[in-house]
Amino acid sequence: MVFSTEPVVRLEKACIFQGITAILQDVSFTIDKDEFVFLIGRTGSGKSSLLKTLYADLPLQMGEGHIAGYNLTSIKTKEVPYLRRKLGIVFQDFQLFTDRTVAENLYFVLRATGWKDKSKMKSRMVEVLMRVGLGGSATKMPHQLSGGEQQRVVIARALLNEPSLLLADEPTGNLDPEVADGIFKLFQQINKQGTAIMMATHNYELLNKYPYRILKCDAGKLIDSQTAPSDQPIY
Ligand SMILES: Nc1ncnc2c1ncn2[C@@H]1O[C@H](COP(=O)(O)OP(=O)(O)OP(=O)(O)O)[C@@H](O)[C@H]1O
Repeated sequence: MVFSTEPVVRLEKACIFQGITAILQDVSFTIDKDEFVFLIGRTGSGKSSLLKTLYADLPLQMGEGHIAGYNLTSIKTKEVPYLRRKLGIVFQDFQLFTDRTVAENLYFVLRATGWKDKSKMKSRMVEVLMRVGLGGSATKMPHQLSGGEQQRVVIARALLNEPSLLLADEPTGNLDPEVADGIFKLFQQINKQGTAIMMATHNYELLNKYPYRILKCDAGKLIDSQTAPSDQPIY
């Protein structure tokens, strides 16, 4: 068997645009398959724009970008759903269907991503809920769950298709510190099981507590803690 050592993300001299406005310029970095990376920067500095470019919601107009085996400069619209299947995407606001049970929320994604076999769908649904610590919640409606539990369902949904990378935009932003810590530990556990994670956050406590690599959007550039001068703290 051949194991690929190709990074899961590789950007080279990329320019991140919102329309015709360049938000970040000359962005080059890679993320390896087992990495955990924080993405930081002031409000409006470009974190979400960078993440959107990675999941092909914004086009990559300049430079090179490869993610989970797809080339972001040449990806076709019809290929974007396939790219997104290889990425798990987790936002701050939970975006669950509020009128469907947890199980139905997960089945919806399974059906939309091509699953057909009902017994395989059921076991996958149970498996991801167990993984996020919500084995007993399949029949609950989202409003019967706490904020932290709803975020766990969103993470379970992101894991359905065994993504090689999880992109998370402020996933703990709306949660109490204790609940946020539990969610963060879940991300760590998922990372240890072999999924790369890129997490945008404003939570400096997390950065102090967990010394992962940091990418920082700053004045139109992306600074990498791995290559930044050690005498200049990144935050
Ligand atoms: N849909 C859009 N159309 C035009 N400009 C936008 C759009 N979304 C964001 N921008 C602009 O792009 C810049 C970067 O915004 P972005 O949302 O990427 O920042 P951010 O670092 O994620 O901020 P926050 O921490 O507040 O989420 C900002 O100047 C913003 O005004």
